[in-house]
Amino acid sequence: MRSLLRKLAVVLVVVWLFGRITNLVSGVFGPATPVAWLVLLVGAVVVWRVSVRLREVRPWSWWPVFGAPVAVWWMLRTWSAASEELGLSVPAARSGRFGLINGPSGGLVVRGTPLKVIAPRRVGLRVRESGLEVRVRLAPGQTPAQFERAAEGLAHAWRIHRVRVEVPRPGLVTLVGLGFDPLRHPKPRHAQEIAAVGHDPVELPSSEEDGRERVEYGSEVMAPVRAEATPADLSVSVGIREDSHPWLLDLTRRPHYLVCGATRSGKSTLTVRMLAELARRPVGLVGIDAKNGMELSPFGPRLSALAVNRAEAAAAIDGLLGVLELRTMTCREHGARSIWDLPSSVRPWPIVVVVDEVAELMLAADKPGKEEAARCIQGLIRLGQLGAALGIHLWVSGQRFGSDLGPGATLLRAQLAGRVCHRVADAETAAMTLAGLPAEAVLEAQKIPADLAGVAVAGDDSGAWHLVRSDPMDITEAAALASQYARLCLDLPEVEAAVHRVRLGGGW
Ligand SMILES: Nc1ncnc2c1ncn2[C@@H]1O[C@H](COP(=O)(O)OP(=O)(O)OP(=O)(O)O)[C@@H](O)[C@H]1O
Repeated sequence: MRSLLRKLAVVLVVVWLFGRITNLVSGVFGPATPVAWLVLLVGAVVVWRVSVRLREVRPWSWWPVFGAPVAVWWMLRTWSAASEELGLSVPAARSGRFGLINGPSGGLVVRGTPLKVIAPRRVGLRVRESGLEVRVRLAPGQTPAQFERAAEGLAHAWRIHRVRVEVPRPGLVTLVGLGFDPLRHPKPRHAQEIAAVGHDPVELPSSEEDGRERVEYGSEVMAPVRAEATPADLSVSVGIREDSHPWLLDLTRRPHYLVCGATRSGKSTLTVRMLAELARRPVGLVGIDAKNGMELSPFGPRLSALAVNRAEAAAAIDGLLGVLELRTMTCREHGARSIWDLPSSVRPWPIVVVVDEVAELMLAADKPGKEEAARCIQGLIRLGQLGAALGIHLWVSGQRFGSDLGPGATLLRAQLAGRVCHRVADAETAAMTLAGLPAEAVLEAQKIPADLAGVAVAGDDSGAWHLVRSDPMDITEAAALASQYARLCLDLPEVEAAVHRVRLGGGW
């Protein structure tokens, strides 16, 4: 009855408004009223078309003007009905008091007030750059998990892309709605904006001599004069998250990364972006690309060493273990627990070891190949175990990552706390890459559409995860950058010599 009255009131208000507008238009335009109506109609159609087009090409501009008011209207309009339908409503405090009593003719009669449910209480509403946030107070006994289950239904009710649930503090949940998919339509980010999130490029040494000061000699680690490495150098912005925040890879917080994805899913693009960001900082880079160096060779001038097959990879990893030993000795000498505790005069630069297509290293058919594979995997596991404190970081990528890669796969994965899973061809790779993350993260990775290259689920061993997309970078641009910063190439004689020995036909 009450809802009928409400509908009647709405109809009356609309009729009254229409009458007022009609009077106003005829008062202002007099005999030209029909023309004015026509103009208004055409104007409305034009606005509608502009809104539709804007939504397609610039959704971030469309959202505040058109999207947000409509979404807020739908949210308010459907709040009670959607809450009831999705099981979020709770019984009203003083409803449902009924009982059974004996009726006049001996039968049982139900007396009392019927059970009434009320929707959860909204305590805040905010329109954001790319969505809206609704803060809700939990009724006694309610849990955020109930809202997570209802999130998809709410997104449909509000006519928006997605709803995620956050818990700002016990007793409250924030329903974070995304008005559009910011990963499908990423807002173009200015180069300056990307740089502002990260770190300024270092000043290049002015002469060849300056460049040579960066050699690591035995236990005597010579730090560069001009560019002193700091932990901030290991934090790079490589794309955007679904909530429109920059996607930061912080190797001081997660020292090693595992990046998986099917072919053409965007692994190399992400690696290129990460390398390009690191190339302009005081960071040593080593490449291991057992597919004949096809992916990493454009970065050649900036790489301290590039191993292009399994034998060279084993030698390079051996060399890196040597560097690890030297750094351990330096830290011991100075009573430091990590390179960042060393005095700046002896603090070496961190090194990021990029391994492209890890399965090429781990799978071998013949005996010597198996020996190399075992050596590679054991070496990588050791680098993973000890490298974080000594400034040696691993970036391991591959199309597949499963137990069939050998017993070392699980051990290696345990060392790689940062995880990035692009679209995958098999469920096991998603489950293996995102092990330790909530089940929704694995499901989300399996749902990434094939036409969205570069989109991935990024998470870490803390259980936090996000949908993300890398900032694409042209390989020629990246190669030019690598040449420009070639003078920052860290000399690692042990690694370089080991790779060269194998290349020239010697053994490791
Ligand atoms: N973030 C992105 N935005 C837009 N396009 C992207 C993005 N990432 C990748 N792509 C496009 O997707 C295609 C495949 O990307 P990429 O080569 O990085 O995939 P891959 O996973 O490394 O493939 P493979 O394993 O075959 O080497 C490229 O054409 C690339 O331009």
